[in-house]
Amino acid sequence: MKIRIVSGFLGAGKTTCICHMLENRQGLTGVLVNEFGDIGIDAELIQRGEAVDMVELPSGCICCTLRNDLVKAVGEIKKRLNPERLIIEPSGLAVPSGVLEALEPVKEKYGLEIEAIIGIVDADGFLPNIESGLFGDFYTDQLANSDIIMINKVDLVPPETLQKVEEEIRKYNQSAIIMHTVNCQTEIPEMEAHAGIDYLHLHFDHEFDSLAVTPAGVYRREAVEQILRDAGAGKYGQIYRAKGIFQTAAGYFNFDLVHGQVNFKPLKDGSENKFIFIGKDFDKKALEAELARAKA
Ligand SMILES: Nc1nc2c(ncn2[C@@H]2O[C@H](COP(=O)(O)OP(=O)(O)OP(=O)(O)O)[C@@H](O)[C@H]2O)c(=O)[nH]1
Repeated sequence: MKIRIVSGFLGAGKTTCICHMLENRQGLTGVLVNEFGDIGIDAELIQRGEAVDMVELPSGCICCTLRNDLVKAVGEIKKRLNPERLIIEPSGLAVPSGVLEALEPVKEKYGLEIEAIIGIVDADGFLPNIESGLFGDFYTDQLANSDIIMINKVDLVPPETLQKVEEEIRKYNQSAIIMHTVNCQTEIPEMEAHAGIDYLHLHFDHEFDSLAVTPAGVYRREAVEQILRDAGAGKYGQIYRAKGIFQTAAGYFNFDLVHGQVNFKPLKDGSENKFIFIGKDFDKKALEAELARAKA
């Protein structure tokens, strides 16, 4: 079973990349999706289609607290589908070295062949995030251990920024293939084998906090949009990422907040409302109260 790990910071485009890979898949494919927040959203957004098996691991990181669950889930997919390739999406706060370390003891048992680590970088958020110093260790591990680095969202930045992003990336990894993408639209080349992991043993304390709620009800889209814009502008404290699914009178929508950018996409259907906010020291009570007021 070939393993592809799709890493990248919160909101960089991992789920977008996996959707694209699945559209172009060859053969049986397994997908393992890990989320930091307590409710799963990505799995609902990834269209499975035929010959795809999926396991979802919310509420933690497979690089540390969920290592045993990761191994169990890989075993489950192997038994159920035995796919040619398994795509693993660790949470945006996970480090690939921890994921590989967790898989090491079962590599032979499950016949795992680490094919490639793909690191996705948000061209728009990367430099401000690096400069903030808050996320340095995640980036160091994600970049240093990637075979392919996709600089995604190039539509959002001018060429000078793109060049600076690439120069910064090269400080951490001189050999990775670097690609520039919009919506992760690219062909991933067949890789012989992952170049070898650099266990950096950095200190990841995951001192991030999340609010994950599934309230019943129908929402006003403009009111939810205002909450997200306010959240992006710092009204509730430090919020780095928000995403979710909610029902309006016009149907279900998926929303994303990444680095101040708010996106909405209509969905064909949805099961329940899901809101996730990830940050540090933010005012969850105020957010929940505002969400309650956003109902129709
Ligand atoms: N403008 C622009 N938006 C993009 C691009 N790629 C992805 N997005 C949007 O960025 C948002 C986040 O993308 P995801 O694929 O959910 O990111 P992710 O890395 O899976 O997010 P987490 O799992 O929360 O860490 C979505 O609204 C995407 O539609 C791009 O190239 N350009």
